Amino acid sequence: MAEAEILVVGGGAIGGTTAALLAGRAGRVAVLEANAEHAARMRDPGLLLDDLGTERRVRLEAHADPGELDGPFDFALVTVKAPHLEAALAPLVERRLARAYVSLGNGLVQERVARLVGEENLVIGTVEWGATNLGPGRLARTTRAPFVIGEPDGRVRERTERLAAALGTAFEVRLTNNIRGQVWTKLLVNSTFSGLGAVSGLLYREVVASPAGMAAALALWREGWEVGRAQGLRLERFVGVPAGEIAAGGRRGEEAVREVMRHVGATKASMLQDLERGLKTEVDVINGAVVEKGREHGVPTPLNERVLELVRKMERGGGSPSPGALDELADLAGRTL
Ligand SMILES: NC(=O)C1=CN([C@@H]2O[C@H](COP(=O)(O)OP(=O)(O)OC[C@H]3O[C@@H](n4cnc5c(N)ncnc54)[C@H](OP(=O)(O)O)[C@@H]3O)[C@@H](O)[C@H]2O)C=CC1
Ligand SMILES: CC(C)(CO)C(=O)C(=O)O
Repeated sequence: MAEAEILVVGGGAIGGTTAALLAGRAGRVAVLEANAEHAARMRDPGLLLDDLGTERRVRLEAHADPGELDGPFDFALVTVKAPHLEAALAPLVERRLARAYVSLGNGLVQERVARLVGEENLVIGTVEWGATNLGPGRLARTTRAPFVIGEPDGRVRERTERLAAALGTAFEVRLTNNIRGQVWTKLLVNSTFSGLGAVSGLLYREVVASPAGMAAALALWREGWEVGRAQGLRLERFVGVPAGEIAAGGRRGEEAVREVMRHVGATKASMLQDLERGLKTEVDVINGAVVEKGREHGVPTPLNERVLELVRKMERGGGSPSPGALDELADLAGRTL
């Protein structure tokens, strides 16, 4: 057993699944979960996890009130969505409940987390596998793929290896010295496929099944890729596909998109799930981040701007996801290329 005391902050799709799979393998695992009913069911009768089609029930140490936690933990795995970061982390930092915080959420949130927890206490990760929140006490892991983790300055430390060993008791883990390139590469996945999934109401693979969806996807990806390059980032692979293959566009780009879909095509974007539930999405730290960094570096990002606009409007109750949005974005791509 790779011993580490782990606090999972946010026991939803990613956090709850992670806790359930690490429990009994990685040392003490506790969950802090804002939804009191979900936390109570995780304790008793235990979380019901559909793990890639096989159900299991796992009893977890879960708390809805951070005041109940006794630490310090070696690692706090931060798996709340972007709008909840401040509320979730402030009480933990105040009580010095973790020695290191591992930012695992999607989007460009890492600097915000660093400001909250202190730069020296931040480890960064991306989650390439997928999971779904099925309501209180129930989660499903839908795809198998690695965690990728690294230090902000790229230097692997003792704590990074310890974290990799703990996560490695239940998951595939990749250590990288280029976590910033990795984060941007994951941002391309989310700004492209989750952005288009949110505006269209479609699964990832349904988005790219139409010529308009494929054209919009290639153009969005290319925009974000240019912004990444303008920042001097070395872009990485996602599920084995180099970011540059999709950016190449044309037949080569389409083939690369189809390969990505073989792994994550069944994904329903969590931004789409949020819209369906009337919740605020993570679009500001996903497409919004591409737009913001594009402005800083003088790279135009009209498609990301339009996705941002559409999703923000839907968040305010203006319109709803529709496949017609893909035609509009494909037209825009045609006009701006
Ligand atoms: N789902 C996926 O397949 C993937 C998700 N991600 C990213 O991982 C992150 C988490 O996503 P996901 O697991 O799907 O989201 P979920 O909404 O399923 O899980 C987040 C959980 O955090 C809880 N929460 C909210 N505020 C707090 C708080 N202050 N303290 C403790 N818990 C809190 C939420 O409770 P409540 O519901 O009551 O708000 C919810 O149960 C996101 O950034 C997402 O983009 C990355 C890769 C894949
Ligand atoms: C499931 C996965 C990894 C696919 O891109 C994801 O990040 C998401 O949908 O939020």
